[in-house]
Order: sequence, then structure tokens, then C-alpha cells
Amino acid sequence: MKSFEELFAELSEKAVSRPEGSGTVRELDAGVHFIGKKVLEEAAESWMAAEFQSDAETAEEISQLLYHTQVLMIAKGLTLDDVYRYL
Ligand SMILES: N=c1c2ncn([C@@H]3O[C@H](COP(=O)(O)OP(=O)(O)OP(=O)(O)O)[C@@H](O)[C@H]3O)c2ncn1[C@@H]1O[C@H](COP(=O)(O)O)[C@@H](O)[C@H]1O
Repeated sequence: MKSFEELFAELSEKAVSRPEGSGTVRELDAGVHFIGKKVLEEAAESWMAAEFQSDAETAEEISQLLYHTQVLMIAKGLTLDDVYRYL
């Protein structure tokens, strides 16, 4: 299990070291338009899971939404603080 901050640190490191087989690196290379569609897809799946599926399935979809949101942040060069300042 990892926290939001720990995942962001892991993904940021992978964006720099670019390890073989990383889905994050693949997604970053695909670009903001591709990542944006993943965010939208996972947001819709989170919504549908919340309405029609179990709590566990909803939590899993939300975790994927958070993951793709972090990839979008990294693609744009945004830090956690850039976002936290608006919370
Ligand atoms: N938390 C995630 C995570 N959540 C979702 N995904 C990816 O997001 C995609 C969508 O997942 P789904 O199961 O919903 O796929 P789907 O909607 O059924 O079908 P597709 O969207 O794949 O076509 C998958 O390709 C997953 O690989 C994630 N990929 C990685 N992580 C974390 O990111 C870390 C780094 O990953 P790598 O860069 O791959 O090493 C890992 O340690 C994980 O902790």
C-alpha cells in the first residue's frame, strides 16, 4: 500500500530514469491528449462504479483515477504543491 505522496514520488522518479516496461513512461510519451482521455475514462468508471458496483470496485476505480491524474500532473511539470495550494 502507498500514499498519494509516495506514488507521486515514484512516478516522478520513473519519468526521469525511464525504466524499461514502465506504463507511466509509455503514457508520458503518448502525451497530454492521451493522458487526458485516460483521466476522463477513469472518472467515468469511478462514477459508474459508485452508482452500480461495490465499494471495493469503486475504490479501485478511484485509485486509477488518482494514478492517471498524477501522470497528467507530471506530464505538465506540476508539483504536488502546485495543486495543494488550491485545496
Ligand atoms: N496505480 C497504478 C495504476 N492504476 C492504473 N494503472 C494503469 O492504468 C491502466 C488502466 O487500468 P484498467 O485496469 O482500468 O484498464 P482498462 O480500463 O480495463 O483497460 P485499458 O484502459 O488498459 O485499455 C492500466 O494500463 C494500468 O496499467 C496504473 N499503473 C501504475 N500504477 C502505479 O504506478 C506505479 C508505476 O507503474 P509503472 O510505471 O508501470 O512501473 C506502479 O507501482 C503502480 O503502483
